[in-house]
Amino acid sequence: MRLLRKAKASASTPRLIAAAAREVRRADPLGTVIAWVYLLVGATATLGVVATGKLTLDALLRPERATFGSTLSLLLLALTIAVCCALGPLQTQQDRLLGERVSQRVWDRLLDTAARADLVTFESTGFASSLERVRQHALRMPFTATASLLGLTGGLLGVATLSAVLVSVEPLLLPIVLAAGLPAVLLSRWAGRQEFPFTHRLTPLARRRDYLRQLLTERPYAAELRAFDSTGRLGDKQEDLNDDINTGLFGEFRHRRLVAAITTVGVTVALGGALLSIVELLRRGRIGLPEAGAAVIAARLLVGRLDTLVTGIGGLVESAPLFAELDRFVASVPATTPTGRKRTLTEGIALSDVTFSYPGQDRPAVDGVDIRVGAGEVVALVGENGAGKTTLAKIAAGLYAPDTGSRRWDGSVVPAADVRASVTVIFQDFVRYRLTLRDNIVISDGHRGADEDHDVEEAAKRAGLSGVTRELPEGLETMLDGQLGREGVDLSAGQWQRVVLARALYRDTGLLVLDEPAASLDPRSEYELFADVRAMLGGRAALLISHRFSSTRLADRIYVLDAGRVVECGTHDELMARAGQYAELFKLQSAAYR
Ligand SMILES: Nc1ncnc2c1ncn2[C@@H]1O[C@H](COP(=O)(O)OP(=O)(O)OP(=O)(O)O)[C@@H](O)[C@H]1O
Repeated sequence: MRLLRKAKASASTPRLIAAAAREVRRADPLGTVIAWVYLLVGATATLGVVATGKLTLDALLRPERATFGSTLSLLLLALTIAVCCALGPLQTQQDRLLGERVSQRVWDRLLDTAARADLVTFESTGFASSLERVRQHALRMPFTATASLLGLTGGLLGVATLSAVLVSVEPLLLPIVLAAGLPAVLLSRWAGRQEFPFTHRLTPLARRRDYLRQLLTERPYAAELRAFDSTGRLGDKQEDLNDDINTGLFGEFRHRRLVAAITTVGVTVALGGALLSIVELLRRGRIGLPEAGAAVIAARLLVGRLDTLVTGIGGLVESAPLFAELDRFVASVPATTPTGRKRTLTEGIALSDVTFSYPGQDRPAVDGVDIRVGAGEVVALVGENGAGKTTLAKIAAGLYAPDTGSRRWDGSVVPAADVRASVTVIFQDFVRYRLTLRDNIVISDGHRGADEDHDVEEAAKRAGLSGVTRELPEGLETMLDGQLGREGVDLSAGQWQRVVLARALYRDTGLLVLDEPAASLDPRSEYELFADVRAMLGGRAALLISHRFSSTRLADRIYVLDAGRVVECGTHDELMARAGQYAELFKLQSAAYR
């Protein structure tokens, strides 16, 4: 609501026009100049139509006083009309080009801001809804704003030149014709003002509907929805949202219809008045037939230009608030993100007395935790659901900053960006990119080219992926996307897990944080992976998070987390001897296998 009030407060029409003009110019200075040239040529050609119309009538009705003969006058009239016609498609094309450039600039700023936001900011509700709103508006508004700005400028030029013509014929005609425009301008401005808040209200509904459509049409959800026979239920929800959206749209259309009706009546009355006045002036002999003809053409064209002007203003009032909203969004995150320096791990990473709470949560997710991972060590983090393991992993990886306590790398507090550059983290819900196998591996190191063949193959080998790669039709270049039909293949959950391990190993940092790295592996694969986990890691340190005690028992040290606190720490044997929470959970799990 605060954003909306701000948008309204700053939405004075001249300010909106200035903002749109600035954005268009910045997006494409040369294209803007070309568009201006077209507009000037258009205004001149329109003036030419009126002038050559009068010349033609002069030549036909009073040849003795005519400047040119009737043939030449008619040819000039045809030429000016032809120029007007030819300009239309050119202007449309230029509008589209400029609109595309403005849209690209808007998206560049939007994506850059989204990329600069740290994870806590990105996950916050305020940022997420602001991003979604700007994203929705960015789809269409840049094109509307550009076309409206050009329409407004062209309309203004046309109105100015044609007004001059009318005044030269009979000054009284101008106020009569302009009277048609004024209510139309005000109404269009009013209608435009409703548009931004209207889209604002509709966005959450459209978002929920998009999500349901995605659930009903995309492959990852197909099996479960069919197994639960839930497609009908979700389809009904989608229909309900359709109804809500339709209700909103019909309400808005009622407003628009009213505006259109009032505008039509206004234009008809004023244009009719102007034409009757011309006839009256002619009857009284104050103007001749050629002047009357020219005035009729000018009045007709002027109404057209007024319409363009009015539509332009309406479009700008509707779309230009996007730029102010985008400015606010861009300003909501720091202007630069520090680039991290990759550090080697010679001693280890230590979290001391670290506490972290998610925004709006009363209880800390991590509460006074001390953990240490020495260089080359394998350390495990175990605990029940919601104990804080993933949160701690994100702190260790530099994605969250501790609220209190410290994170030291080789004994020193280093910038979070350096920690991010020096740690590899693989999450439980890792991303399956619809890209080639190679891209799915090299994506972990955006700074290296994809041509590091040796490193990719080495990472694949260590992750036990070589057999899978050999069997794929195009090896590393195979598209991992079953949805592309014949072109792509899909992997099993366990094969994906190996791809993700290869992704982690390719990045080659001193510390790996692996959240459930074996969740989908079959028992043999899991055994092989952990029997020789140190060989797989190749000397790197690892922080393993797992609910499977078979995976963690080989760790140099095991931390047991409970409600955000470390409650036990030691080797598997030490913790079993202690007969505490670890021993209890371990026995529970082993009993299940007996
Ligand atoms: N993005 C978030 N925003 C708010 N609260 C969160 C967020 N992520 C996690 N939490 C909360 O923080 C606590 C710790 O969650 P975390 O994911 O770290 O636990 P976990 O030990 O990894 O659990 P699991 O074993 O189920 O993966 C939980 O109470 C959870 O509800």
